[in-house]
Amino acid sequence: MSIRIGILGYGNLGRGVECAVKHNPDMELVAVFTRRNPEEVKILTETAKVYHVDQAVGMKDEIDVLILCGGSATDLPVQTPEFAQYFNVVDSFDTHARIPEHFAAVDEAAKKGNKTAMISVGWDPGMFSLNRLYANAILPGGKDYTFWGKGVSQGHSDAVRRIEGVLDARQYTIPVESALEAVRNGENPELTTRQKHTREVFVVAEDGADKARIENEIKTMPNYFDEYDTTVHFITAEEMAANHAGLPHGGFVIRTGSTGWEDEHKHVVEYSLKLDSNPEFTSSVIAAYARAAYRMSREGQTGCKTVFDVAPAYLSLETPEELRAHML
Ligand SMILES: NC(=O)C1=CN([C@@H]2O[C@H](COP(=O)(O)OP(=O)(O)OC[C@H]3O[C@@H](n4cnc5c(N)ncnc54)[C@H](OP(=O)(O)O)[C@@H]3O)[C@@H](O)[C@H]2O)C=CC1
Ligand SMILES: N[C@@H](C[C@H]1CC(C(=O)O)=NO1)C(=O)O
Repeated sequence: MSIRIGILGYGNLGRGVECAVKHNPDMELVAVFTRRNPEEVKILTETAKVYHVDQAVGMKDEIDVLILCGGSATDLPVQTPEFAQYFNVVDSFDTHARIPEHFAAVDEAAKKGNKTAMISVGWDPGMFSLNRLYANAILPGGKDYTFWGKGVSQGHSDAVRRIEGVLDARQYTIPVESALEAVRNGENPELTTRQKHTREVFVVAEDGADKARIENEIKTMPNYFDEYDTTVHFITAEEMAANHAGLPHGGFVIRTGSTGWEDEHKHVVEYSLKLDSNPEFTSSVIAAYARAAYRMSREGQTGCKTVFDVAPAYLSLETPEELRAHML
């Protein structure tokens, strides 16, 4: 029997999840929910329909896992706790500083409804978090670094689009080359947030919008831009469509450490991603964790989880026995 998937919120990530479900033979998309007029939202899956978000709870018995694809800046803090009491849910919440409070709110809701919730699923937070944990546990005396880009951060782009007067936005994260080089050379540098990345934002503003106010709101935005050197460009919708249609990204987590009685043996652990499509890769991670949420829910493992709480075998299409047979 297929895992019946619902999508709530149909933007870059929602479209990516629709595509990821197609690539997973044990899943079927049942419904897409949107806050807009469903008639205006066109999906590609012929066996699924678009509904208004107000119709979601009435369909809770028709969906095994609801994947929440709203923006982390303002949507998920409200939507994930709201729907976690009615559905097994997965979200990609990535406002790192606010993950503890989001976890607490979602955990309370999921336990109230006896449901399984997974938050902050994706690549960072998500796969990068896991690899930082593995490397830290294995090389406790080491030092680790995370670099992203150059690429389009969906979270930062979404956060800018939420500013009054902004019609569209793309935010590029750019690693500082000298910092990258020092890490790669094994210099183990002490780096501040500002010394590791810069951020560049392209904005389409409403006619007559106060551009100075928009630029200031971007540059001072807590948890997104206030700790970075950020450049803001105002462009036309035509320029945005022509020059910023893609959503590539990537990055790497690197940890250096040593072993031996005299710490004489040096080790480097690295996990890297090169992504043509940030949303489609993130959605592929989410689909695997939706499988895990379904399985863990059937075992009665309720409440909120993060990627740290999910045994890898739950993610795989193969059974634990099949995995052991060839030790994937
Ligand atoms: N953990 C990780 O590694 C990653 C996390 N993310 C997270 O994913 C979140 C979502 O990113 P993304 O999908 O790019 O954001 P979008 O701005 O594309 O979509 C966010 C929401 O906005 C609404 N929306 C989308 N398009 C339109 C439109 N044309 N008009 C009106 N409303 C629209 C949709 O809700 P509705 O249908 O209800 O209108 C949608 O769910 C990001 O905020 C980020 O935090 C992303 C990548 C990686
Ligand atoms: N959550 C990020 C995924 C990575 C990319 C990123 C950044 O460029 O700041 N931080 O984490 C996203 O929304 O794309």
